[in-house]
Amino acid sequence: MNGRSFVKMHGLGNDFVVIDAREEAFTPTEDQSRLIADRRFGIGCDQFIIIEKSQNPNANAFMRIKNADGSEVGACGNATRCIASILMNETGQDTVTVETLAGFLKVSKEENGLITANMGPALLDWKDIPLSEERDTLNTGIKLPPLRNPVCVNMGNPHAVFFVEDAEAIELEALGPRLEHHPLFPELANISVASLVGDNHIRLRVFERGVGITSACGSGACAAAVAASRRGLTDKKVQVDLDGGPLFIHWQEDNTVLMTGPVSKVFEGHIAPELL
Ligand SMILES: N[C@H](CCC[C@H](N)C(=O)O)C(=O)O
Repeated sequence: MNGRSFVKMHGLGNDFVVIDAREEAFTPTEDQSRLIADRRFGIGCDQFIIIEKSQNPNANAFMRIKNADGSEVGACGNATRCIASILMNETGQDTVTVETLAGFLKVSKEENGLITANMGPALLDWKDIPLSEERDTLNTGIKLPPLRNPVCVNMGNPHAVFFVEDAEAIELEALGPRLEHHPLFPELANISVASLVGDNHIRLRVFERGVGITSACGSGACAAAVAASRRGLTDKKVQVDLDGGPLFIHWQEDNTVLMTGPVSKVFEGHIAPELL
């Protein structure tokens, strides 16, 4: 039976179709990625993840990340934990390195079974977000009422974090698409609304670039924790409550960001050759 096997996984409900292309190469087109991600005509996922051989001996594998709209991106925190768990099970190692377009991510298994990924450095300069003009990324100055003046952070992908009184009260479905395509974001952006719910504890909702609202966004949680600390709202260790559950973030002194959270495997399947 040709076609390809896949694994369906998620991190706090941010879900993935994962295929292993290390032995038999496969680089999906944008159209193929969109079809696989389609929840009616395909399998359905937020991101389509392809595991490939890394050219670097220091990495266990390369992780290619395709959003539901077919766009290829540099970072996906929840998928990083999922792929790392596959590699840990294969190798018996408790620490592995996942290569992405944005860099090499070291990932470790905790005693409690949660997975911690070092998502790399938080990039804070306007040119690294990137923004289309020079702005103070701590108060970027974008206004789309009731949202205003986000903190922008790049975690291997661009994020704009708006702090609000009550994140649940924001019409993110309506505001997300407009802000995702704001002219200040030449590479578009992931749009988050965050509110402080306790000491070093924030609530976060994310409209993901190339997807829409997801149950969780790992790189978004990293960006929001960095943003909250930059704004003086929290320390550098932050619990981030997403729709699907909590992630635990630590913005380290070396400017890299640790993200700790769960991994779930749901089922295995076979993609019909007509979809490939
Ligand atoms: N939509 C994101 C990629 C996936 C991020 C998210 N699923 C995560 O866990 O970090 C982007 O276009 O930058």
